Amino acid sequence: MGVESGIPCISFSKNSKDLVEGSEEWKVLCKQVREAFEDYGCFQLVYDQVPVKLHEELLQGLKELFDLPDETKEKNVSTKFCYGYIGKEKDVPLYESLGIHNAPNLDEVELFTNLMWPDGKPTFCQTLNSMAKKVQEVEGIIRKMIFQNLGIEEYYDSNILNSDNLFRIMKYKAPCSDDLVVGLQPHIDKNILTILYQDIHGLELFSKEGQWFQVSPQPGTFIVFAGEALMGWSNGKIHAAMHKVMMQGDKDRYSYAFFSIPLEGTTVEIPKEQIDENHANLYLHNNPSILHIGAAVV
Ligand SMILES: O=C(O)CCC(=O)C(=O)O
Ligand SMILES: [Fe+2]
Repeated sequence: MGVESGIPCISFSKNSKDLVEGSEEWKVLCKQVREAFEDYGCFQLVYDQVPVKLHEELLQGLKELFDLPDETKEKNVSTKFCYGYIGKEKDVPLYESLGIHNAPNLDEVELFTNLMWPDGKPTFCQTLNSMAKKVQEVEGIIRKMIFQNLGIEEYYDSNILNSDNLFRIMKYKAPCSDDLVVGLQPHIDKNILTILYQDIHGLELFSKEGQWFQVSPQPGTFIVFAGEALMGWSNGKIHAAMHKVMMQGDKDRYSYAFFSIPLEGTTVEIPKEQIDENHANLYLHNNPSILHIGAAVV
């Protein structure tokens, strides 16, 4: 484990014993993930199943996608906030994003690319679906590591069954100024886990010590955030970190993220194992042992 980008860096290799459950390597990784989430609320992930070439192909496609006319991008509508097209909002004028619900399912990605291009751009469709599938797989692995380390593995299967997901692609227009400009306002993700890729710098994290610092991009690697739902499941042991995007200079910035989300309408009950004399139920005040998250997304 290193700290190259300002946050811990954890490496998973499918070609070693790392991901063999119960192996010594697996246990070491579980502990590293838990500690990174406790101390920073996030970590940098090196995952050998996602080659740099796949990131490059996806980024190339994203650039062409955001170059489409606004009327085309606006065809991606949704009743849910963040799932459709967001563009040039008053408070974040540099920011644009498009959401794709359940992108690990090829049919859902086809629906999206058919809205954007007359021929549905099959190569881009495949690239996006392939990335979403690989990221969903690693998200499941990280969630399992955390549930095991917290001693609540018995809840893992039902937790996965009660999850939904969103793949969001984002563009931040270059401000063409030397001053720092807000690209995306400070926020804490409300979902379970976020797996993010940024092509150039811009992401900043608010540390537990109360300071903003830059999370520099490392080619081919992801940044994994714990969201508020996971913080709830751990009864506050896991930290969900505030973050934002700051822009400067003349380069557009692209990012994409996979969000695992509690199924709409579900409530997250804090496992009884998380509550003892040293860990009071943090969410007791309004809602005995139940934390409602279903309505909140990202
Ligand atoms: O674009 C980024 O790097 C961050 C995006 C983000 O934090 C979000 O969509 O929740
Ligand atoms: Fe976020």
